[in-house]
Amino acid sequence: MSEKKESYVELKNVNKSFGGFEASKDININIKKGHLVALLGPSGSGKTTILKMLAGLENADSGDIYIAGTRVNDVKPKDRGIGLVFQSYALFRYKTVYENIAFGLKIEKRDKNYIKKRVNELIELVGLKGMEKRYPRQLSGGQRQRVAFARAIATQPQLLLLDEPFAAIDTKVRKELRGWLRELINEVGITSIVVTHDQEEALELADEIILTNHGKVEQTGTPSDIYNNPKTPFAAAFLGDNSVIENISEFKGFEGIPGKAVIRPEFVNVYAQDESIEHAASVDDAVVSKVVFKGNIIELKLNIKGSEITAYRNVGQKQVIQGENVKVFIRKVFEIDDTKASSRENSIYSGNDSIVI
Ligand SMILES: Nc1ncnc2c1ncn2[C@@H]1O[C@H](COP(=O)(O)OP(=O)(O)OP(=O)(O)O)[C@@H](O)[C@H]1O
Repeated sequence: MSEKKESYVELKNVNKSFGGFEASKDININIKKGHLVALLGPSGSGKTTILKMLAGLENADSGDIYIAGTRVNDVKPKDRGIGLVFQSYALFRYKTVYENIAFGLKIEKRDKNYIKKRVNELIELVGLKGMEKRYPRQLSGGQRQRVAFARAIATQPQLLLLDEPFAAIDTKVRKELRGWLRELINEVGITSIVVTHDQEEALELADEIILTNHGKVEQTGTPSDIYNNPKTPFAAAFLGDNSVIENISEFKGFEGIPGKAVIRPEFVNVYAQDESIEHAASVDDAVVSKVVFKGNIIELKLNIKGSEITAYRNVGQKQVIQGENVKVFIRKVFEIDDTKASSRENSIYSGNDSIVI
């Protein structure tokens, strides 16, 4: 089937329950060869269960799992050609960096020269030259994850599964490692699936995001697709730094829209009283209830028509203070009902640009 050829990893109508609890509900996933895919979702949404079924550490109750065109439901974990990286390093404590990376190759009974060549190649690849003889306790968290990565790909698996690989690492190093991993996966060209609950990580790292919620796949797409065109209320509210507004029809430019809407800070312009306003016909009055300095941005909480929304001002802009009256222009919202989300532009702004003063 041509469909199978296109997708390198495929889950078809996969279900999994633990006791009476449905951890995976009718999961359908297609992943292309060489892609880096993020399974993103809140805690308990079923990401790890999907990963474990792919690895063969859990069995699906029903449905089919294919890797590289082969149905693997009944294939043993060790025969699935999978490399695994977990958050907690899971390195062998009493083995050196060299021995950790060589482990899988020894199990495969590769000859000594090959092992030496391959391990040295990998040590070079992950930037740990000179650290071959160190033990895990003599490495930083980031270095340990580099070893874990090298060990996982040593036997040239066809699929790499990473479960929250950076969760135990502090923010700054985590960002560096993310860029490093992205480049390395490009270089090695291995199809990879990373589980994360961190949207920034998924947006930055992945070719494609699979968003999970309550055991289901909520939406799949490229990071920009998922972020800019959320199709469900959950997707609209999960991504970005959102505020949910109950009474959007009371806002200028959104009159007549029934129900709720999601507003992101980047959709909101905030004007101090003495600043010139670009879209004067579309502004609402608001009061600043909180000002948070975030270094590169100032985050504001605004009270507006009985709701609280989050907005940003640039550090270079005139400071606004708590209690100050401001004007707010909302460029766009995600209109949501019980089943779907859709993007809605401010009607005054989009309908008549000549209103701009
Ligand atoms: N072996 C198990 N026995 C019983 N329940 C389980 C088992 N494994 C997972 N679950 C349940 O299935 C649900 C999904 O778990 P899963 O680990 O897949 O979620 P997750 O999205 O990866 O969450 P997290 O981000 O917290 O790791 C959870 O409610 C969890 O408690």
